[in-house]
Amino acid sequence: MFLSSSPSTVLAYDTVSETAHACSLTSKSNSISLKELIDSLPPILCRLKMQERKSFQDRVQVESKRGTREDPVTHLFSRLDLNEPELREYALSDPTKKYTRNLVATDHQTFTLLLICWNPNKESPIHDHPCDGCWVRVCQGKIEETRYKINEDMDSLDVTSVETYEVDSREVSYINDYIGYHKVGNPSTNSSAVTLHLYCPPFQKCKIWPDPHRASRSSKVCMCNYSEYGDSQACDKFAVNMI
Ligand SMILES: N[C@@H](CS(=O)O)C(=O)O
Ligand SMILES: [Fe+2]
Repeated sequence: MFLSSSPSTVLAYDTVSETAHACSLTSKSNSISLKELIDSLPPILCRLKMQERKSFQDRVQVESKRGTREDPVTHLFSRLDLNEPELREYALSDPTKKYTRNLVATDHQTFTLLLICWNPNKESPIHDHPCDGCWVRVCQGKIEETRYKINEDMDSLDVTSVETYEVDSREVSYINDYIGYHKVGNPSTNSSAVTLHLYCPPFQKCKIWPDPHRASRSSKVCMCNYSEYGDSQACDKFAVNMI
């Protein structure tokens, strides 16, 4: 269930370190709970939207900081300490799917938080994120992310990077459609992986590219959840997933 926000729960923003794609906290201090994250996101996102609307320069400034050490959302997300019972409550997995999307929280307006379970050796198709961005953290195991950019001349999606993220690093990976598109996968042949995804604002459909050598051939697909708020009965099990 979405928990309403109160100004007193809005958390302070301090220093994080930055790598090519990802930011991580320099220390494990200053952790926040899932409830604190959920309460803090809407006011922070609303404040950033208001700042973006002030002027063109403000918008450029907010957009250019997203995913960096100066982004309040990245910073907040990197401080989350998801505990074991929470992980167990939300990390439901369907062995017949490549990956299982579990809705943890949303306000239907500013953000969606998903816990995704990856079966061994499975990956998502190349896809976009029709929102301000997708922030990802690894909660269990290891994931590999491959990024692409469209090459109009060759009608292809060319690989721009391949990165591996592991649990406990507190790294936050960030991507949006200006940076490029991606596929994410679990490279392990025998263990599952779990990732936490934050999308701001929420979206229901995305584009996928089944073949990187045919960039002009994309399809629009619906995003379906396997469970909502820890309850798998809430969802239509026969709904078609992204893959
Ligand atoms: N963006 C994907 C998961 S991942 O491959 O980044 C989704 O929401 O289903
Ligand atoms: Fe994605």
